[in-house]
Parts: sequence; structure tokens; C-alpha cells
Amino acid sequence: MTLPRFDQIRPKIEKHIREVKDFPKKGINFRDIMPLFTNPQLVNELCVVIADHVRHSVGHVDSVAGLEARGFLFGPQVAIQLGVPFVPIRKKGKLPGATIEASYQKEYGEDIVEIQEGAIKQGDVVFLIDDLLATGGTLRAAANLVVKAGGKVGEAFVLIELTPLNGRAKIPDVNLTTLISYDSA
Ligand SMILES: O=P(O)(O)OC[C@H]1O[C@H](OP(=O)(O)OP(=O)(O)O)[C@H](O)[C@@H]1O
Ligand SMILES: Nc1ncnc2[nH]cnc12
Repeated sequence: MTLPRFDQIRPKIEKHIREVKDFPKKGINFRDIMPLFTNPQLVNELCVVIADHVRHSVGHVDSVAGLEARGFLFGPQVAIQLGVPFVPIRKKGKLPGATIEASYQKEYGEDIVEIQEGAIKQGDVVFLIDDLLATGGTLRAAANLVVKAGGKVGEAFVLIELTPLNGRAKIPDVNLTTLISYDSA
């Protein structure tokens, strides 16, 4: 959150986030980022700013890993800006070939995410990216996957943090940057 350009872009991004009550089920206040994609210039600006943040605050990274599905909306563009590979982290059963998996707790029950074997090499520094941090289960599993593959999380970045859900508590070992924090879930 150190770059002044984050402060400049934040209000513009905030204007494009729509709140949808009771989606996907009653009691959930869904933060919809899709309106952002009606403004391709702003999406591009955002990805350039994130890449600059990586260069100046994180330093060298070997890859950008994004979480299905909404991490795929930004991750590849940031990776292209940085000139490094994009590593997709997908829900179980979607990636062909040999995979490495990590399970995680969701609000109800458990889920599994995977990467393809060889996508992260021993000693790689990985920049993790997703749209939103809620309970932190997803990022916890992603960080576990990176370590299991022999890599190291350089930093994790999310556009939105829902602070009352205390997701950060699940990833005390991960340096996390967020663009927008909401103090109501
Ligand atoms: O911090 P957590 O409680 O783990 O929640 C955050 C995750 O939840 C959403 O993804 P979702 O699982 O809904 O999948 P989708 O992006 O494929 O819709 C969101 O995009 C994050 O990846
Ligand atoms: N409130 C929320 N809005 C959008 N995506 C989410 N993923 C988990 N919680 C969410």
C-alpha cells in the first residue's frame, strides 16, 4: 500500500465495485468487481500499477500465480507486464497432467486447489494475486501450494479485503497488500 499510485487509483476502482446483497445466498454481501471490466483503460492502469508495486516493493519475482476464477482476470496481465510466467491455481480436477494439491476450509466444508507439477520450481519467488480476501482459506491454501512446490511467496495481493472476516489471521507468514478494505463484510 506504499505506492502513491495506489492512492490515486483506489477511488476510481471503488466506484466500479458493486454491492449485491444476499448473493450467492442470504446474509452474504457480495462485492462484485465485474463492472470494472466495462472500463478496459482502468483495468490496464490497475495492472500496470500492481506490476510497478511488485518491481518497487516486492523486488524480483519468478512468477505470478492467480486463483481461479477472479484471480485470472488480473494475474496474466500483471505477469505480462513483469515479463514472467503466469501460474494458474485451479480447483481440483481442472488441470491436466500431474498436479500438486492443497486443501482448505471454506465457510462450509472443505475444498481443494491445484497447480501443475513443474509450474513452480525449487526456490522460485511467487507473487500471489486474487480479487478478494474473506476468511483467508483460499490464500492459505495457495500459499501452502507454493511452499509444497518448493517456492516462496514473495507477496500476496488482493484488490479487496473484508476486514471483519479476519482472513489475515490465517496467513501470518504471508506479506499481504490490499488496495481496498471494507470494514463491513
Ligand atoms: O478468503 P476466502 O474466504 O477463502 O474467500 C475468498 C475467495 O472466494 C472467492 O472465490 P470463490 O471461491 O467464490 O470462487 P470463484 O472466484 O471461482 O467464484 C474469491 O474470489 C476468493 O478467491
Ligand atoms: N463477500 C464476497 N464478495 C465477493 N466475493 C466473495 N468471496 C467470498 N466472499 C465474497
